Amino acid sequence: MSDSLKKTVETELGRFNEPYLDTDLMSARAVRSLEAEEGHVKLALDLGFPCGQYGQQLAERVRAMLEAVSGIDRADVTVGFSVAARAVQPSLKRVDGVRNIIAVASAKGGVGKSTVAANLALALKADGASVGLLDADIYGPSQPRLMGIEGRAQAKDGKTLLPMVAHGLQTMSIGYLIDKESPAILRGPMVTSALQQMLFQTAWDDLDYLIIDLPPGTGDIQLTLAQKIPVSGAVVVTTPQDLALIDARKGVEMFKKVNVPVLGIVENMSTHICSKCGHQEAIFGAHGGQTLADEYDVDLLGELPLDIAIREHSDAGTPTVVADPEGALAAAYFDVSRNTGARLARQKKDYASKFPNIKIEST
Ligand SMILES: Nc1ncnc2c1ncn2[C@@H]1O[C@H](COP(=O)(O)OP(=O)(O)OP(=O)(O)O)[C@@H](O)[C@H]1O
Repeated sequence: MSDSLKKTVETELGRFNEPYLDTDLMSARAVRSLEAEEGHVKLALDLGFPCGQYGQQLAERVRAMLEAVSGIDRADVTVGFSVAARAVQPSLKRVDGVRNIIAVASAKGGVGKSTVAANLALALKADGASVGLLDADIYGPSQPRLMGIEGRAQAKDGKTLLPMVAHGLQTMSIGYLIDKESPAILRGPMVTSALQQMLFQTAWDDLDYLIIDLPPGTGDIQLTLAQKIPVSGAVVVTTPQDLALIDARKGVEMFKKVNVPVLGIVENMSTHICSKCGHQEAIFGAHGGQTLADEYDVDLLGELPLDIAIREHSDAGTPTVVADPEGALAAAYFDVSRNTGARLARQKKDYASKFPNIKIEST
């Protein structure tokens, strides 16, 4: 191994900023292995978050960068990822079969939290992760409709629930368990215990991420859930209107209070896209999500337009990431999912948990 060539490669990687991790590849500790001999470099990168097709683009960019350096004739670059379990609130029991729980919250209803949760889960899955989705919106479960699932969840041995699989996601919802009319009669403590049962008694199978679609609001129920669910990070969904932003502040503060790291904010319905002419307009004002993110020193994970196609895809039971995976709207969701995965990858590891799954590499 040529030490000076290896040093040259490391210097170059130290100058290469990876946009999702928001740092250079050396600081991100993204090098899994590096060999450098007589002008030939063999480099394997591990991003720590599901990267899908983006991994191939990144491999290509790094290869081109290295091959432009004098003394390097050929660079073989592979990009893969592994998802490690991240720390949860101290003293909480982890959920079997789940490496990381990400809670998706909003301080008020109707801002598009469930739609974001579904597309976030599907984008992580499409990028190569093993993903589950738990609909914790006990009063108004929307995931069965979004996922296009009808019917009841089955029990395996009289007490363990089998997740219902939709679009490759393992999903569970109160909507699979009781009649549509029943949720409204559940009181606070019953909501918490119903959710804990769904969380702990579902047979989740080796998930990198379990996305939890929390009930909207920042009241007692949400606070209790934030204290009792072993969460590695939270995502707060908001719309740009002032009122929603004031509410969103409460959402961020709630997670801070219970020591759950806020991975960032998703601004939904940022701009309106006209279905006739495609014109894009910031009807609710611009940059609200960024202002909020700056104020709390968290990241803006992405901005999603108000587009009729998103509602139509959801109503048809095939969220946008599945209905039109190559489209511009799906690209916006992939940005959210990669930013979310990358922010989570920067959180403290849980060394007590079992070793991460290393995924097949893309070249
Ligand atoms: N970016 C978007 N563009 C167009 N329609 C959207 C968008 N996001 C969500 N919607 C639509 O807005 C409605 C509300 O979305 P959703 O159910 O996801 O909100 P929510 O915040 O989870 O609501 P709640 O928690 O009160 O059930 C749905 O009809 C959904 O299809």
